[in-house]
Amino acid sequence: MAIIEEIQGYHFSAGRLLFYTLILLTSGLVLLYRKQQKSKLYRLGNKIPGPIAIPIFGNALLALGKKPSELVKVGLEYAERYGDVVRGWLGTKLVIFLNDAVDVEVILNSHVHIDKSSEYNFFKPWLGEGLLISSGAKWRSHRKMIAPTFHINILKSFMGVFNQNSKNVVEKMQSEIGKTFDVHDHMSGVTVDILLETAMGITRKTQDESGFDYAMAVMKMCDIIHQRHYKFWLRLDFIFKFTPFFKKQTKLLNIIHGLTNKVIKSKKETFLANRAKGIISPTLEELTKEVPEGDNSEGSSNTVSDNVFKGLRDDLDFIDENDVGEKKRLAFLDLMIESAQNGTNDITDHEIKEEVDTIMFEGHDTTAAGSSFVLCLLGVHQDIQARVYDELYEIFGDSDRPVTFEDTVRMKYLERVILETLRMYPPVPVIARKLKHDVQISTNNYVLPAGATVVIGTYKIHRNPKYYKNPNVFDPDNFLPENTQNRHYYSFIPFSAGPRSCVGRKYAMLKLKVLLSTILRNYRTISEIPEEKFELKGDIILKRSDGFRIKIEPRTRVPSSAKI
Ligand code: HEM
Repeated sequence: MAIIEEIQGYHFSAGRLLFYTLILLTSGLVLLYRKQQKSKLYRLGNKIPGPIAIPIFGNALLALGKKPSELVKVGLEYAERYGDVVRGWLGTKLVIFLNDAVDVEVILNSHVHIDKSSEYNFFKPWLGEGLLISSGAKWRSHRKMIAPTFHINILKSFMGVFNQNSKNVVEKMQSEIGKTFDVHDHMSGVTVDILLETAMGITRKTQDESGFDYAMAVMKMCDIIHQRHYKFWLRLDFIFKFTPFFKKQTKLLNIIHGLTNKVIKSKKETFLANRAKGIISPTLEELTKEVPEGDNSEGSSNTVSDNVFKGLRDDLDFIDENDVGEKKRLAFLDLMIESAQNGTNDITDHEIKEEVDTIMFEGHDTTAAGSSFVLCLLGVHQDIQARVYDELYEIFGDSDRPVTFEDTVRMKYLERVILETLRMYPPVPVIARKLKHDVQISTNNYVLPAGATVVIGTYKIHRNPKYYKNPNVFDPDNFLPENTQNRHYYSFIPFSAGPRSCVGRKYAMLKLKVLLSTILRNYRTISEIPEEKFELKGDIILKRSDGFRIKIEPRTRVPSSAKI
């Protein structure tokens, strides 16, 4: 009897406890809501059009239960309905979407609004405080150190690696002839191989299965981070830690960090052993010194990209040539190790790891998606593919010789095809910033309040009819000089723009030209799926949720005109 009473008493107090907790929680939320309503964030945020927000949740429920491909559609629908500036509330968090080039320039061209939004924090366990995420003095000093390692003279020394790996992938793709296959698997593999070699110095001979495991791990990590973006309960660390995703993430990070640490360790050992023996390894600067003085020959003003990107002021085009020469800069990882060892730059082994991981992530999935889209689109638009091939035939004839840097400068039509692909299917479909200060934009003179997250909708801007006559039609001529010269520079920002633009832009364009031209000299691509049936998923990197499925057939090496 006494036991029963005790249990009843327990139920009673447990019920009471639950009741009071609920009351407290509800009053807390009501207070929070009232406070939010009085805040400047709320006042200024609600001057901007957007869907009706419900108390506490805001508009967060719009994303509930949606698949990534559905989220893309929802996002685009709202942009269509509310115009170039749209606001949404994720709980108490204000998110403002900008889809107009003039407004976007205000943010991207600024040296003040350079802080990334909290969404990037999901990358932290992986990339730490690497260039993509870091801010303030750390970002500035690392950017200053890293940008010159992507100098065009250094990139030219990678031509051999680009060629060899492109040849390797052509050989691998031979087994796919006659089948329908997902070309992204091949593009992902070759991209990792190239990055391992150019950024970390691991060659195919020295790498083992770890390269493949690494590529797989990177893709799966992107998927987990993406889930954390749109499943809002996974945003909370204390919930995330109790889900299977966390366990999986720990395993994947072991693979990724395991490889990076291994490479850094072995490079450092080699560096120290060489130094002890008095051997100073040749610097990339020395390897590229055969480039004639004063020849800033990206073919410079001659490439299509040079004209297209010239108004997006970043630090990639404004490096003092002499400065690079005098300081004898090395490749990315070598430079980092040397800097750390010689005390030239205050960078720790841990920071080196963060930067290497960042380059491997940023350089990998973006180019893999970009090249896969190009091959699919050419598979759909056979007339455009024929023009690309004719240009290649003019440069190479039916020879199998490797691509030279000068050849890439002549690939004007292929370059326009790549740029048009990056316009319609930008691998990074949105960029987000957290505002530290209020900022006034041009559209309706809206003031975006400090504390808001600004999302720059690259995908949407690239398809804005204000800037492109037929925005949903794949037309490489959009990048003819007569069409680019009067267009707003910020209407084409696949690599972002301004001080925080992509440091690997020139690397990516050069690599894409070598890789794609080598594939297209050997195969014709065919897509049985028309472009309007491509299903896009708004992953961190824009991809096709239906896979990048194509067929290939070996090339008959004659120009298209000879076939008629
Ligand atoms: C088609 C290929 C590529 C595209 C479309 C692309 C796009 C971008 C974009 C949009 C950003 C800005 C992201 C943001 O602000 O949130 C960015 C940053 C960055 N990218 Fe790329 N990228 C590409 C290739 C590469 C390659 C090949 C590398 C290196 C090998 C690279 C390294 C980086 C780094 C380190 C940053 C951070 C820069 C900073 O914040 O200072 N990217 N990229």
